[in-house]
Amino acid sequence: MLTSARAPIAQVRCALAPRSATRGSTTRARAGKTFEFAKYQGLGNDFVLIDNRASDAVPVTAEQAAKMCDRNFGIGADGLIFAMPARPGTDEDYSMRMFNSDGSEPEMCGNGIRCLARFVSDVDGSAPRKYKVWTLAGLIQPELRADGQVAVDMGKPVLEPANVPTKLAATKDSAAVRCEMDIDGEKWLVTAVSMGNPHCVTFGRAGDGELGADGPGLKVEDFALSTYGPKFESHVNFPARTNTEFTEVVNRGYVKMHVWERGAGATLACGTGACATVVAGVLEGRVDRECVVELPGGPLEIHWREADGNVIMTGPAEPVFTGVITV
Ligand SMILES: N[C@@H](CCC[C@H](N)C(=O)O)C(=O)O
Repeated sequence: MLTSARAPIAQVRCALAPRSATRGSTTRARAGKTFEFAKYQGLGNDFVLIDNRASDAVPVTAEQAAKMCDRNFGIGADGLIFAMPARPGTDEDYSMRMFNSDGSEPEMCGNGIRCLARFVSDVDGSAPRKYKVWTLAGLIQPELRADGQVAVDMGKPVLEPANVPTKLAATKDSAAVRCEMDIDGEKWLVTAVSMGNPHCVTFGRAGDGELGADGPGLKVEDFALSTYGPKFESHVNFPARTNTEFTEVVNRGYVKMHVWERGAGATLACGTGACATVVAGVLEGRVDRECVVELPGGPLEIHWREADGNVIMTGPAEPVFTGVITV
């Protein structure tokens, strides 16, 4: 059972009936598996966390994952995260598996891995420390600090277009940088970056004052995110779909970014997206390697380290409530 020494948090208990049973049917199907969960958030990007370190198998289907995340019929979250056992024969601490709110499984989640580090520390009652976590994007190392912030070594960005994956052609140093992409007849300029998961970063359209470095650029507060987001997400240039970061450069050390996430839509923050934004901004010559990314949910500090090429992301992770759910 999760016990947090830091702050008491509310507890709920609920059973999720199948959709058909919640919509007018008088017979409720018998519920199946019961899980203790904790809800955490990192800058408002919220997750259901389940301690599954005793078993190798992910215990839910994609449909059950989506149902748990549903804000009307479930707990409500941008994603579902399982703490899983470490791979045998490694010095790793544990593994992470994550599901988007639509039930799809991404390779990585930056805000999620900060929440996972805090969750495991809360469950185990362990002191702040650094963890080695295996993900579908490889080894990621979050360090929970005494001040509650989590600094994550996110590894190196992947820029080779085929590995993002994107069909956009490389334009600079084997990366797809500032490429034209057609969205309903408009020319957007985008840079493709993988942080284990795919990202399409844009600073605006060609010809409408884009080009944060040399023009006014996008104004993210006025931006029609839910109109454009889905068009980028399922664009033919991104065969595995993509997360998209719409970015306004304020100065070389500070940008504002609104994100449309693959499999989750508009969220208040995206950790991998903030990392991809700074990598794209550096490749386009717009920002410095140390840059604050201001998201609707708050700021993330990003450092694309010159020494080893790794990206370090620092931000918060907070418990919201715990509960028990049957799906
Ligand atoms: N919010 C996350 C990213 C979650 C996964 C993403 N939607 C995908 O499908 O790749 C983050 O903080 O990185």
